[in-house]
Order: sequence, then structure tokens, then C-alpha cells
Amino acid sequence: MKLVISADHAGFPLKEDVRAYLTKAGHEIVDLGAFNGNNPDDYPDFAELVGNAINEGVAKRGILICGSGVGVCVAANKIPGIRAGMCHDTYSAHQGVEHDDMNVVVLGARIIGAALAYEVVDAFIGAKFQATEERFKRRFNKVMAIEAKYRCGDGSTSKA
Ligand SMILES: O=C(CO)[C@H](O)[C@H](O)[C@H](O)COP(=O)(O)O
Repeated sequence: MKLVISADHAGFPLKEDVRAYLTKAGHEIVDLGAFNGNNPDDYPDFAELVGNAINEGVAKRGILICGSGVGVCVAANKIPGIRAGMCHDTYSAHQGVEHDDMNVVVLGARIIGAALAYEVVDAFIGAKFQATEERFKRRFNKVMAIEAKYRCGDGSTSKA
């Protein structure tokens, strides 16, 4: 699978591990930075890079990593079309796709180690949205309706 990946300074070490793991497994990984962990950079910048890349069709799915996972998850979900979920277990990683069509999996590098992160991204990549299940489609459509209702002229979903 082709995926985009990005992380701030706190997520950088785990991003390097996950990128190497997925590349070795045969996936095509587009790395949007950070390219070192030495600068105290800002997680929203990387969330926006991944969101825009998905919306531009660079890849259908992405991986975002920061220290806790919270910051990039909150930021990515402000972008219309992005359905990001923070997953530190394999059940959430596949169910988030199967039930909710999650297109970005988020990891906290200060929360989980590389071995579990590999299992989480494998579960995410291996899952498919169960669009034939009426209840999942119905709920997905309600999420999309909320996004459309609060979408602003500048493309954001926040009216604040
Ligand atoms: O965890 C995060 C946000 O939820 C991000 O990694 C932040 O950048 C984190 O706050 C980094 O903290 P630091 O003290 O600036 O390294």
C-alpha cells in the first residue's frame, strides 16, 4: 500500500522505525518530514502536510506521529476529508477502518514502543471499510453531514 507519513520532533524516532519497517515489508512510504528530531517544531504543520497529501491523492491513507498522538490527531481532524484516530492497540487500528473509514492512524511516540507500533500499522493497513454494512454507512454519512454543516469557506471545519 502507498502511505504518507509525518511526525514532529517528538515523533521523529518512531517515524523512522515505522517507515523502515513498512518499507522493508514492501509498502511505498512517502515521508513528509520531519527529517530530523533536533528542532522543536510544531505538530500542526505535519498534520496539515499529511491531510493535504491525502486530499491531493498522493496516498489514500496516512500515519501521523507526535509525542502523545493527541496534538496531530486533533489538528488532522480539522481538515475536511480526514478521519484520524489515535490507536495504541490493534483492535482500534482495524476497527477504526472497518467501522469508521479512518484514513489516518495516529501514534504517540512517548506512549508506545516500536514493536507494538508495527502491529498497529499492520492492523490499520490490512483493514477495509465495511461499506456493505448498512449501519456503518449510515453512521459514516452522518459524520460527513456534520463535516459539511460546519465547513467554512476557507476549507477548514472550525467556525471558531
Ligand atoms: O505530543 C504532542 C502533542 O500532543 C507533540 O509531540 C508536541 O509537540 C509535544 O507537546 C512536544 O513537547 P515538547 O516538550 O515540545 O518536546
